[in-house]
Amino acid sequence: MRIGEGMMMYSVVIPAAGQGKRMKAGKNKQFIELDQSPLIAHTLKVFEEDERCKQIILVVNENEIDAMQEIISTYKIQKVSKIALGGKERQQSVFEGLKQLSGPDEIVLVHDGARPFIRKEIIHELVTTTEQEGAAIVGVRMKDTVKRVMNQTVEETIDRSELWSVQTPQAFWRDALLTAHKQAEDQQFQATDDASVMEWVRARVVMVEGDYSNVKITTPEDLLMAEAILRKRRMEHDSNRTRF
Ligand SMILES: Nc1ccn([C@@H]2O[C@H](COP(=O)(O)OP(=O)(O)OP(=O)(O)O)[C@@H](O)[C@H]2O)c(=O)n1
Ligand SMILES: C[C@](O)(CO)[C@H](O)COP(=O)(O)O
Repeated sequence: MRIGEGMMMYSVVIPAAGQGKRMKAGKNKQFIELDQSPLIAHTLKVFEEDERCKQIILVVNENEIDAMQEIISTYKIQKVSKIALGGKERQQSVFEGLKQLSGPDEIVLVHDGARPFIRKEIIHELVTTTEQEGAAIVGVRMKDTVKRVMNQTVEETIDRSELWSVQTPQAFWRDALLTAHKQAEDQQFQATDDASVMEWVRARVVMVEGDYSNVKITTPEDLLMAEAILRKRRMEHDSNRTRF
């Protein structure tokens, strides 16, 4: 399905059914407020406002359905077409979300609810790359030296010129991703991202260079980073408005 100038549209599965244990907030971090709005509302808003996004499949904890519905209503997120129930691991949650999609094959993005700062330009580059190459993920080059450590002893320094810190969205053709997830479930293959599931079935996955602001809100320090990113983006927005 395309819109103006032939731009391919996409569906997005947003896993938000984790526990947020590393945040140590005593609740799912999706409900932590950033600039007076819940984290998940920031992420949903990005896709709600993207004209190329056809629909959002939100994956939630069963005991948080009402809370999530309230956020969807409060922030007028009209593109949430389905709510799926998450599983014990992220991979299972994503699979449950994918199962809600049907119809002709399409491009599907999987994007962490905990990554509120993804930029629309990167999303569009992922969609275009997937249309051409089959699968695309976003990442950034490693900034630190990386070493393999065992029993607190350095075993090896890894050449970081070939290493990337991988983020989301991760973009695929839906049928290929669903098939790979089904095989992974049948053979109990577990991975921490969807690209790994596709790599496991020997699919080619292309890396798109993103930016360092697309952080995953995971530990308390990330909230400080988030406030700084929000402040910077507000300043960018204000200066753009005054310029024209
Ligand atoms: N069983 C799970 C685990 C994670 N997620 C989602 O996957 C994204 C990335 O996971 P992570 O950052 O690890 O979130 P949590 O699992 O909540 O964090 P923690 O590991 O600290 O509990 C988050 O949006 C999270 O809500 C999910 O939908 N279902
Ligand atoms: C998918 C992901 O965000 C890519 O970096 C990451 O693997 C999620 O890991 P988590 O432990 O589930 O947060």
